[in-house]
Amino acid sequence: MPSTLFDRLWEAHVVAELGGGWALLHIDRHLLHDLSGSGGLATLAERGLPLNRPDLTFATADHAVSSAPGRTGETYDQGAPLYRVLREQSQKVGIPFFDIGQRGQGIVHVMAPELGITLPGTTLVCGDSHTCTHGGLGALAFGIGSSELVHVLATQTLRQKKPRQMRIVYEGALKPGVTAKDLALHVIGTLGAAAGTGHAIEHAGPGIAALPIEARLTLCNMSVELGSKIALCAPDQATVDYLRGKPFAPAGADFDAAIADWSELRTDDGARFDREALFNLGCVPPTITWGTSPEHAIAIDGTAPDPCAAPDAARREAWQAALDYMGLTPGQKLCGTPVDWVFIGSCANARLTDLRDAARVVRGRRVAAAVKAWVVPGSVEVKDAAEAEGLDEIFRAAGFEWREPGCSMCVAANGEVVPPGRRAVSTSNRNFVGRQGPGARTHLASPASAAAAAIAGAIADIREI
Ligand SMILES: CC(C)[C@H](C(=O)O)[C@@H](O)C(=O)O
Ligand code: SF4
Repeated sequence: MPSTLFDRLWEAHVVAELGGGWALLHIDRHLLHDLSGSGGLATLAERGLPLNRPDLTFATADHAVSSAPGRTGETYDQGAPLYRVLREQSQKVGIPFFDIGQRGQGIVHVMAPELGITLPGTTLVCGDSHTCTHGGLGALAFGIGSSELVHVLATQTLRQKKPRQMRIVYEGALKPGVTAKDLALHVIGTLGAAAGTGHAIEHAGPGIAALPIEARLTLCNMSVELGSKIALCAPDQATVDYLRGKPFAPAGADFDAAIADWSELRTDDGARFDREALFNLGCVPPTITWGTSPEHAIAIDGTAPDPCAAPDAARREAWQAALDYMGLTPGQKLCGTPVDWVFIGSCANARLTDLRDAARVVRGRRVAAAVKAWVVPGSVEVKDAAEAEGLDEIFRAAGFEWREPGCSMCVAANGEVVPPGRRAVSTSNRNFVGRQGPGARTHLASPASAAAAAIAGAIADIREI
């Protein structure tokens, strides 16, 4: 019977079939961050359990550390205990801890791919819902809860139920200036935030093959906002080129052997999916959210919807509540709406190509007087690489703050918030009520659109600036 890429990855990791669709899986890589990993390591220590595979476990602090220039792991006092536990327990159990200021520190979903910790064909977990990001390199990666996390630390295995499968096929090519973030928002806006619930999604087709790896990581990152814990892109030559020479990737003859293995990681012709969807990349406009769910996404030159036109009563109510929270009226044009904050960062869009996209728009221009604008690189690697090509200077000269790597204002778990009632254009992945701080109003968009908003002082169409 023809197999899917997902079937292949799943079957290669089954330690035992448990019946009823459940299996015990081997876990090849485990990432720990300060919010969820610290608690897991502390529980392990309290229970006197040894860490099963320190060589497959990696830790860094990202959520609850300050992003202020000159910060230490303890600058944000409420996050300091989490940072200390993660650092001390990591040292005790003998796992790499990528400390503040060191190469490797950064948002787990940014640093692991760029170090080659994430590899095609591996299973990778983290106590974090955006772990689906790593599927962009062909890893079977998903977020886990706190008791699952302790189970992985103690056994290097996990009991999981095999999900249903969905394939989204992409044809054509993105128009100039339109990015993977616009695509992800467009897909979520079209299919709805629950379209992938209970499914592993394979992003496939010629459109994906033409997307660079960082764009695939962005698309897979946003897949959890479609309801799916797992997203995948089949590895190809771009994946090989991206991983070659990465510090944790295999080297020499091992790398050649790995390439041969990775070439088997494909969906067969005729393989069956429970759900399929098709998108033409050429039809994707620059896209932005107007409301409080990533599915509240529209073309940037569009207007906020009228709840009277909602397809059902539940959505009528949700749209009205979202408009009220966002301070928008039905039919209001988004372009031209004044913004107070611009945040360029997060595991969706804080990689080097994202910063380049934003810098291209910013170069030689000034941030509008009323706007506070931040760039928070996703990792030390990204920050160093961006500085080496002078991107920090472009941002600083325009009036942006150039900050230290971490999650920062994406989730505001480090005290960095958009003030109540203020409007932000953000390159992050969630616009939930209060996500960037109590009362904060978030519009999700691409790095180029966020940069354009900072310059214009209002939501702006990058095709027109
Ligand atoms: C805090 C963490 C566990 C959480 C997640 O699971 O995704 C966060 O990263 C987020 O983006 O909301
Ligand atoms: S950057 Fe945002 S979405 Fe990504 S892991 Fe951090 S808090 Fe979660």
